Amino acid sequence: MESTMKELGDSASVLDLDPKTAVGGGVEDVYGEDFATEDQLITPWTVSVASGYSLLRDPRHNKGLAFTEKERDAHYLSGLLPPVVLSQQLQEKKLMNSIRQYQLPIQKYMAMMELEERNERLFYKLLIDNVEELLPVVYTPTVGEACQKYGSIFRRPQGLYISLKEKGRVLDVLKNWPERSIQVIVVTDGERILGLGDLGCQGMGIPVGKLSLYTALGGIRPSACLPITIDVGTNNEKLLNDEFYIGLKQRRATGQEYSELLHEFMSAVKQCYGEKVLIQFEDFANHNAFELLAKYRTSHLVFNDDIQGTASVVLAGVVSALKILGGSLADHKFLFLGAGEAGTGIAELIALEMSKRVCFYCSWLYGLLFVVWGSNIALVSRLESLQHFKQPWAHEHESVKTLLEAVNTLKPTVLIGASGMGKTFTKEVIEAMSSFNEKPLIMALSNPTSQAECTAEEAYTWSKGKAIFASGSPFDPVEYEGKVFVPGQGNNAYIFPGFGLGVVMSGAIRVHDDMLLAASEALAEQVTDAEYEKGLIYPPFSKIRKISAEIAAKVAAKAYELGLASRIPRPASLVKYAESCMYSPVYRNYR
Ligand SMILES: NC(=O)C1=CN([C@@H]2O[C@H](COP(=O)(O)OP(=O)(O)OC[C@H]3O[C@@H](n4cnc5c(N)ncnc54)[C@H](OP(=O)(O)O)[C@@H]3O)[C@@H](O)[C@H]2O)C=CC1
Ligand SMILES: CC(=O)C(=O)O
Ligand SMILES: [Mg+2]
Repeated sequence: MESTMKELGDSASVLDLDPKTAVGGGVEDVYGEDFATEDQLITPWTVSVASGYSLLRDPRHNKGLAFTEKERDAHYLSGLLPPVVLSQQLQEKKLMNSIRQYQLPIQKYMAMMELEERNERLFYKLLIDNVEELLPVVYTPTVGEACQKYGSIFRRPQGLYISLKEKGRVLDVLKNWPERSIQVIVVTDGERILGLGDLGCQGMGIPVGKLSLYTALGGIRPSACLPITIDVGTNNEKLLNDEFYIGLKQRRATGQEYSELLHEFMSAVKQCYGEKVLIQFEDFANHNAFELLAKYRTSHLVFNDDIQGTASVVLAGVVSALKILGGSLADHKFLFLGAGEAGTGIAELIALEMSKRVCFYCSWLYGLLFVVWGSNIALVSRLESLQHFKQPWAHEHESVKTLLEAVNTLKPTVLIGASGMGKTFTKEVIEAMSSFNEKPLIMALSNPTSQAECTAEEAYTWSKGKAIFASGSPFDPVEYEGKVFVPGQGNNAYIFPGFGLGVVMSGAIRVHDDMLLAASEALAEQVTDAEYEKGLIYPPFSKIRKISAEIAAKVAAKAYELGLASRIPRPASLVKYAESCMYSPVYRNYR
């Protein structure tokens, strides 16, 4: 056999051979794949209509043991499956049982990803029906660990990778994606993955996770979602020295090289998918994030989740907290730890909401510099050296060296952590907040859990049960002195799925800040009196599909009002229309 293959040599076409003589793994090697030597070229043949074995291997159409007898007969599946026919409900029960057996969250994550690769509808059925249990698995905090280990845990690629190697042919790369009707793209360059820093190409877990929430929480069809990672290198030494790293092994491109690739990408997206594809920037470092948003917000349908989505969810939380705290937004004093994308984005939207009638305080540079609203801006030399997005929030104040000193000096009613730095809300800080506030609002927004400024237990215990608490990553309820406290999750996952649905269903051509305010208002309105009584400032995620429909309707209504919507005529009931647009994971029947 070996000598026959050698004799065939380079010049012989494998397809000219009698396939029956080729026994290297198949009975009839029709396309010569088994027969070909390593240096011979072959064509990767496939068929386009899934049936039989290929249907079982197609995650979009596969139903596994739920294929009916009729479908098994009609689609050449007989014998390829064991005889039993299970309902989707029973499949779901079985899988949830098996996922619950895993001890480690990362094992659950991998089981979910494998399910998505095998049976997409069942994956979404599980995620939708068990959202509170599975959100921490497919999203923060576990997705952070998954990104850190991305190179080693994945067997099949997900999403689209565009690297510097593709500069000059990004459009061709986009065309390789199998779907044409894309409605939402989530794109990262991997430089600021949650609070975990630069994870380069391994940041792909974030767009993949965010888009699975677009589908599960917001009802955008999976086929209309495209996760993209732009690989411009990484400055993460550990990854650069890791032989299994999946990305470009070079330091990050910056300046012109970076902006040219991004520009080519933005233009190619429009060319490939048209004007109305929503491009969500995710987990870019702030030195690029603000610039990209400013540059493309007038020419493309873009949204920065970390700046705008976070702002919208936090504003909703603050507004609903007023029901417990009392007063109006203007009666409160906000102190931010972390003046980056999330921090300044939140400040900006709160300021927009209350027409700049309140004082803001932002601290940065590891708490060494602290500036305060005032009429006399004396820190001019310092101000000039600040990144532009911090400057509006920088005002004169005597230097304050620590967060504790800042809290004691300024006496804020709301403390917002968006520093990416865990454990920064210390016992002393929480105690100070509780000493002059009857109910301090503490938001520890940094992700994943390891980077949270404090835990729920710390917030409730150190405040002696006084704190209203919300965090970016979820915490379990806490019992303190016989009372159970249920922490809220202040995460942009409440906003972006419904926001995206509103944009897509109205055919909006641009994102306007008023649409973010509309989303925020819709979310705040969803908190019930019973939930307020429990100290909650966000509704439970179990209601998220309803919440997303309400958000989508308000966002769409605003788009129509602003003249930004292109879907004409405007549906009579936007909530009903939103609900009718939402993807359902229930199996379809095949003829
Ligand atoms: N809950 C949610 O929905 C969201 C949570 N986040 C989380 O928020 C965190 C920050 O994200 P993002 O704003 O995009 O990141 P950025 O890098 O843009 O901002 C972080 C800011 O924190 C400052 N900082 C870092 N350490 C300290 C410290 N010890 N004391 C005071 N300030 C400090 C940085 O200062 P300097 O400028 O000097 O470096 C920077 O201004 C991340 O953990 C992210 O996961 C983000 C988006 C949404
Ligand atoms: C939630 C989110 O977007 C972040 O932590 O970056
Ligand atoms: Mg993010």
